[in-house]
Amino acid sequence: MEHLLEIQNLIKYYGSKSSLTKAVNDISFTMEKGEFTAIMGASGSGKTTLLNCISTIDRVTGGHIFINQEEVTKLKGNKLMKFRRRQLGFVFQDFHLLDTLTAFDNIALALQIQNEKPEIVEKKVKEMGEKLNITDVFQKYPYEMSGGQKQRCACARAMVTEPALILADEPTGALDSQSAGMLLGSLQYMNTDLDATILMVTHDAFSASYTQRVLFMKDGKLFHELRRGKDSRKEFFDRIIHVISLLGGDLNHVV
Ligand SMILES: Nc1ncnc2c1ncn2[C@@H]1O[C@H](COP(=O)(O)OP(=O)(O)OP(=O)(O)O)[C@@H](O)[C@H]1O
Repeated sequence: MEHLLEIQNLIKYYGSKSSLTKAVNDISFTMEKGEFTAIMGASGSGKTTLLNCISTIDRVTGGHIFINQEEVTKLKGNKLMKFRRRQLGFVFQDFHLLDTLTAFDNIALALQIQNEKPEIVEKKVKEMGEKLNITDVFQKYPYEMSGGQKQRCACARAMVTEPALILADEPTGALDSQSAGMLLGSLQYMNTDLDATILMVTHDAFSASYTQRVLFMKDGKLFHELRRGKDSRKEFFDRIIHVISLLGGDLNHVV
């Protein structure tokens, strides 16, 4: 089977021999198209490093990453930039919206840098805004929007180019519980109705319970995996909490 994402023996070390940090230490896993997967683990377990390697922000020390059969670990320069723009969408904890642009223009920019025609840009941004229920804030600047609106705007920007893979790093981290719930609903909608493939790093068992699969990291390695199967969100949440409590010790501060 052709996987959307395939990670083979990924290694990322920081520092030199005298003070080496094995942030990602031989990780392998695959994701299929349409999956919504969470990565959980204690602070310092390597979650963000793993995501940064997949997003091509960090160079890997060893191993291979394939996205849609393309080996991203081999791409450089212009090819790498183009690949990132076309195949990847990003949602960050602190939104990363441009303060000088309206919500509409922030979303439009993702298409404009791909040289999309203005009428196509207009159509796609409107469609995505309607899907994520933010058309009423289209003319607002980020400082005029709530955290939840900003994050849905960031989701629209990540989705509007129809990337192969959406990478989200603690997307609910800066949100209150109501906004977090709405954002998670948006991510779930993007996954189930718009067929987006999403990989999300989170500390939070509630956020992870919105996904179909949770990969647990510890000391740079994958050490457990849960699949939601036919469980309700609440049942899945309880299983995630159970794993965290069973593992105890190091992971107590995950939730
Ligand atoms: N640029 C860097 N230089 C050196 N060490 C780094 C760098 N970035 C991360 N590390 C180290 O790599 C390890 C993994 O860090 P990482 O940020 O991936 O963990 P994390 O699981 O995302 O943590 P958190 O949940 O706190 O964000 C940590 O020990 C960290 O100190």
